[in-house]
Amino acid sequence: MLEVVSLSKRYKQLDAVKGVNLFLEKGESVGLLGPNGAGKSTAISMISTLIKPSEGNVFYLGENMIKHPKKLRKAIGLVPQDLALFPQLTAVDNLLFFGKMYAIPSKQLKKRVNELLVEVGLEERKGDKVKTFSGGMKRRLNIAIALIHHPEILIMDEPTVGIDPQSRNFILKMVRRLQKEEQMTILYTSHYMEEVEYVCDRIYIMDRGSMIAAGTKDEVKDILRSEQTIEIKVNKMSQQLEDTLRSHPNISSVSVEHPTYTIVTNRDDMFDEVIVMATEAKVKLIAIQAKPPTLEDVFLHLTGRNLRD
Ligand SMILES: Nc1ncnc2c1ncn2[C@@H]1O[C@H](COP(=O)(O)OP(=O)(O)OP(=O)(O)O)[C@@H](O)[C@H]1O
Repeated sequence: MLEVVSLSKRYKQLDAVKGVNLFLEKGESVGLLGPNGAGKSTAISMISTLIKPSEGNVFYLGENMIKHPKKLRKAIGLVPQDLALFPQLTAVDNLLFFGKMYAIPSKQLKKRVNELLVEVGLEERKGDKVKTFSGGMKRRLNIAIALIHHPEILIMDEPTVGIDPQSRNFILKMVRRLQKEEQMTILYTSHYMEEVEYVCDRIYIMDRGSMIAAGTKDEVKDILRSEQTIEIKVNKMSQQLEDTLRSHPNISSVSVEHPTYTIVTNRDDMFDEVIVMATEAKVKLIAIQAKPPTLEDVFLHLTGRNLRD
């Protein structure tokens, strides 16, 4: 439905986005994951036709949207990172204002405003001025505004940054519901691994302007198939056990956090050896388990850096 081809943006000496390719199929929820400064906001600003790319194209239903952006603008609801609200107006008046910008007929608009206030959990505060709202409430209102014109595609730029956990959970559940029950197409950017794992079916990972991985959640995790993480919980910490683990040729990393050793190994039959090592070090094993890789592990593996660096 939406296809982004070789999209690039250059700011003077800086390549903020470098030849990014991405597609969205109708009704799917896609995550764009990357640390601060990776180029996510720049990429989605180009996709939303807010800024012009230096190179590349955006196709919507097969038509070039860089040349003819109108159609795509109508199809997209964008939740920007910076809030775009009138603090002196009430929640209802903010929604009415943005609805009128889309020339939605008055009766229809009123109905839509009420629906959306329920959707984002702000019905009880609808008559209050936005300046009295918490960060999370403002963010939810911003999402309602993005949805006012029944967009086909909802693009969200880190919608949970800096808000309370309750609003965060509310937003995550709402996004999932919009996709599952209303077949809305979603592009969700975040630097929180667990959010993207929860909200999205398919994932792109960006770093320093480039796309470094893409695929379904499982495909992305498969990047790590040759490695596995094992957690070893013990009755007491032992320098001998730690030294033996560290010097093992098939163990690439050992981290120690009382009462657990966490190792990364390229072998899938390490349990027996770990038991022998523990016995020799006179350590009792309380538990030993292999941990499935997380997207955080994938990012670390691909870039050598933690996602929230
Ligand atoms: N208008 C601009 N002029 C110059 N440089 C810019 C501009 N906008 C973004 N950049 C730079 O482009 C790079 C990518 O920024 P961008 O905001 O797209 O990253 P991001 O992944 O969205 O990160 P964040 O999560 O911090 O928003 C950064 O180095 C940023 O400083």
